[in-house]
This record gives sequence, structure tokens and C-alpha cells, in this order.
Amino acid sequence: MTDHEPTEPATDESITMSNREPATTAETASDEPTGENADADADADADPDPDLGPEPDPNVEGGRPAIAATDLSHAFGDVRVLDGVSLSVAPGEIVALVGPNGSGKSTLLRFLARVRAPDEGTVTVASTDAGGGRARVGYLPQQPGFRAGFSAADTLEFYAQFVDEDVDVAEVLERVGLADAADRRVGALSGGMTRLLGLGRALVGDPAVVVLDEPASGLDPGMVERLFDIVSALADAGVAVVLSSHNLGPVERTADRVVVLDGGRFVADGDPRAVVESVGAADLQTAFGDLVATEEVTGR
Ligand SMILES: Nc1ncnc2c1ncn2[C@@H]1O[C@H](COP(=O)(O)OP(=O)(O)OP(=O)(O)O)[C@@H](O)[C@H]1O
Repeated sequence: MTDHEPTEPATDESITMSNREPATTAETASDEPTGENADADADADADPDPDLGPEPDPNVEGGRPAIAATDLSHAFGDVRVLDGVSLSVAPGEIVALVGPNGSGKSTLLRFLARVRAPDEGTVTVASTDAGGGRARVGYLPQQPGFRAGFSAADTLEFYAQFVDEDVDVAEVLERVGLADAADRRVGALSGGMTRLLGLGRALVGDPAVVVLDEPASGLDPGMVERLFDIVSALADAGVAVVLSSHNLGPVERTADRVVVLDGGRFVADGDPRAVVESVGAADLQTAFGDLVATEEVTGR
């Protein structure tokens, strides 16, 4: 840490989450527009017995999911966003969540990251080691926010304090393509670079589950490819990855599984080829248009 040590967490939702500790930005701040921070207190409700981890699932490769969401339902006022969706993700699996604007992807990802709890349903994350290691989820929110005055490296050093593992911040910055920007003030980073820093923050401490909300948004084509390469490398290392994206080309090439969310439900769930073939489409982009009923942002 340098002499510019951050004294408080950044300004958005969290990062690498641990059950009950550390006290991260999930508890202290949010990008939620309606004062939902109190919901972070409901994390325990979302994960009633985290030490046990998810139940074995015969549909999941290897038997036991890294993360399992069961029967999640949620409404914002009159708007029912999720209607009984369940999702299990195996270690090393890449699940891409796609859907129209406003279909509830970010909401679902927040539940998976356990920065807030759904009205109904549970989210359970496997412990990182069978003997009772804590269950952690690395999370990139849709709009990562940081203290503008600190450097990229100092920012990750700050978050490294909250994990047990030794963190090589330079290596994390290298992984996400920000090695040359290590000493740059966060306030001077471009939008895409800020997102990459958010990705780096999600990877601090090598969580077994990573939840990425539109990680490719705002990245140039080369960085989009690099982003999906990073995702593939994470999966190869056994990390369960759940991401949302509107970049359907890279999603089709990279994801093991595509889940299409529309109308509060999953309207397709399978490997990209199966989803494309299920509607006789040529590619995922075309299949997406056939699968989703929403023709405009309707508030759902
Ligand atoms: N905190 C909130 N308060 C009230 N309504 C909300 C809140 N968060 C989301 N919503 C509503 O829930 C619905 C789903 O929003 P969400 O951000 O999850 O969609 P999304 O699929 O991630 O959209 P996009 O692709 O545009 O990012 C929208 O109608 C949105 O207006």
C-alpha cells in the first residue's frame, strides 16, 4: 500500500464477497437508485446455511454446483422482474445470461453475488474448500465505481486487504490488461478501463465463483476478445463464471451455456448450439430475436 491508502471502500456494490465477512462495499454503498442498501442485510436470508454449500444436482457436471439459485422471484413495486427462476452453475462452467434491456439480468446477478436478496428463493455458494472454507463470489457490477483520487494499483491493494490470500496486484492488473495504467488515477481511466479495473477487483483473492454484469460493455473489439479470453482462462482454472452480455458473437463462441431471460423466466437454457438449433436459427443473434417476446423496453 502506498502513502495514499484508501480509507474506505469504493462507491458501488461489492467485489469479492465473503459470507458475513469482510464488511465490503456491499454493506456500505450501492449503485441502487432506490435506497436498497438495507437489503444487503438480507444476505443471510439468501444463503441460509452457506457452509453446507449447494445440494448435489444430477444436472450439474461433477454433481455439486459451485453456486445454485433456487426459485428466485422478485418484484420492484408492481413490476415482477423474476418469476421462479433456478440456476445451478458447475465449477469451470461459463454461463451467459442474455435478454432484452430491462429483463432482469442485473437483478438476477445481484442476487447471485449476494449483494441483495430476492423476495423469494435462495442462493447458495459452495465453500472454497470442503473443510469449511468461506464461500466467496467475485462480482463486477454493471457500473463499477471507485474513489477517483487513488491509483489503479492502490485501489486493488485496498481490496486485497479483505481476502485471506496474498494478492499480487501487478499480476491482476496484467491479467485484465491494465499493467500500463497501474499508477494512473482511477478518475483518469476511460470507461472501458474502469470496467477492466472492476473486473480486476472481482478477481482479487481468486474466488471460486465470479459474477460479471456486462463485462464487455464499453470495451473496444480487441479488449472484448481479451475479456472473453480471461473468462475462458478462469473457467479452465475451475472458476464458475456467470456473466451477462449483449455481445452475442463472443458469447456464442465462449459460453458453455446460454440462458435467455425474458418475461421473468428463462425462455431458453442450453449450450449455445442447442439454443440456436432449438429455433432453427443460423446464430445466437438471430435466435435471440426469435426467442424473446419483448420488442421494446416495457418496464419489465
Ligand atoms: N432498484 C430498482 N428499483 C426499481 N426498479 C428496478 C430496480 N432495479 C431494477 N429495476 C427494474 O427491474 C427491471 C429489470 O432491471 P435490470 O437492471 O435487472 O434489467 P437488465 O436486464 O439488467 O437490463 P439492461 O440489459 O438494460 O442492463 C427493469 O424494469 C428495471 O427498471
